[in-house]
Formats: sequence, structure tokens, C-alpha cells
Amino acid sequence: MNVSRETSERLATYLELLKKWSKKINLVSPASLKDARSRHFADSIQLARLCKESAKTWVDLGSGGGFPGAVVAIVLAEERPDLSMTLVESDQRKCAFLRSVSRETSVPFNVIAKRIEDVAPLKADMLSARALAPLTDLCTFAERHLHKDGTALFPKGAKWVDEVKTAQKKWRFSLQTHTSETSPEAVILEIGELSRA
Ligand SMILES: C[S@@+](CC[C@H](N)C(=O)[O-])C[C@H]1O[C@@H](n2cnc3c(N)ncnc32)[C@H](O)[C@@H]1O
Repeated sequence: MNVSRETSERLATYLELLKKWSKKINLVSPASLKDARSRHFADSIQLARLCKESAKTWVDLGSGGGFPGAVVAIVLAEERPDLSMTLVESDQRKCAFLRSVSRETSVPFNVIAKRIEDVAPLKADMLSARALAPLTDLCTFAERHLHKDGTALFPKGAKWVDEVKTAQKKWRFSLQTHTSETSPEAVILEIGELSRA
């Protein structure tokens, strides 16, 4: 995705903060920190492209070091100033980091420092979660926080077909798959019309 100079500078600020805070808290696996640009940032930017034009709210669950939610907020800040981003993360120190990213990049997003299950339903138009839980459990979270007409985006690895089959025993949903640009075996699952089977 081509990004403006301002967005590129904001992402660079984010990367510097990620490296600095990673000396004290575990935001991404230490091995992946040196490839953060090509892995965590690139992975997250792909999701920004899938944002629906009509969406006004996006909720990212289990954001950790901000992937994908904080990156999506930064990448869409200029072209989608109407989009409100909320990150839900139970680890207080990670939330302090996420708030510092928002402050230092001047990109507003909400950070809710609670467990997903304890947050009142957010009725999100877009919902995302990366490396958080199996698809069946993500559907439970989406049932709580996704608007009935909303769209969920879940990046998944090579075993995504098995995860979908397992989830379909309990859930009904529309499904579109997008091949990941960062790994040929990985996909982004685009899920809508979620209900219990
Ligand atoms: C493996 S990390 C993934 C972080 C990030 N999404 C990424 O892709 O790098 C999972 C994160 O979800 C958070 N988490 C796990 N269960 C949670 C829950 N029930 N409510 C809120 N956050 C949760 C953890 O604290 C952790 O930061």
C-alpha cells in the first residue's frame, strides 16, 4: 500500500517506540522485532485496505503491541478521519504503550484496558483480531462486539481450513478469503452475517 509521507513518518515513530518499549515489555516476539516492518506492519496494512467504505467504527481485540489496530488507525488517519478505532487489551503495560503510540503519532484511538468479555458490547462496523484465539472463540468475541451488519477480519495461518471447519460446527457466517501478501499459506478471513448454527 502506498502511504503518504506523513503516514510513513508516523509509522517510523511507531517502530522506534516499539523498539524502545520492547526492552522493558514483551510487545512482539523478540525474534520478530528486527523484521517488524515486513511482518507486523505489512500484515496490518493489508487489513486497512479491506475497510468497508460505510464503516464508522473499528474494534481490534487483543491488540498487544498494536497489531493490526494501531497500524490501521495510522494508515487510515488521513483518508478516513471519520473512522473511530478502539483497541481492547487486558495487559495494562501494553495499554500504556498503545496510548504513547497514539500521543506520539498524533493519531487518536481509544484504548480499553479490560478483558474482551468484560467490555460492554461495542457494536463495531469492522472488527479484527490477530494471533488471539482459534476462530470458534473469535466468533464468540465477534458475537458480543460486532454489529449485526458488521464485518470481521481475522488473519490466519496455514491451518485456516481446519479452523473454519471447526467453527462451522457452532457458527454460521459468510466467508471470503484474501491471500496474505506476507505469507502464501496465510489468509485474511473476512466474515459477516454471523449467527449461531
Ligand atoms: C499473542 S498476542 C497478539 C497481539 C497482537 N494482536 C499481534 O498480533 O501482535 C495476544 C494479546 O491478546 C491479549 N489478550 C488475550 N486474551 C485477552 C482477553 N480476553 N481480553 C483482552 N486481551 C486479551 C494478550 O494480553 C496479548 O497482548
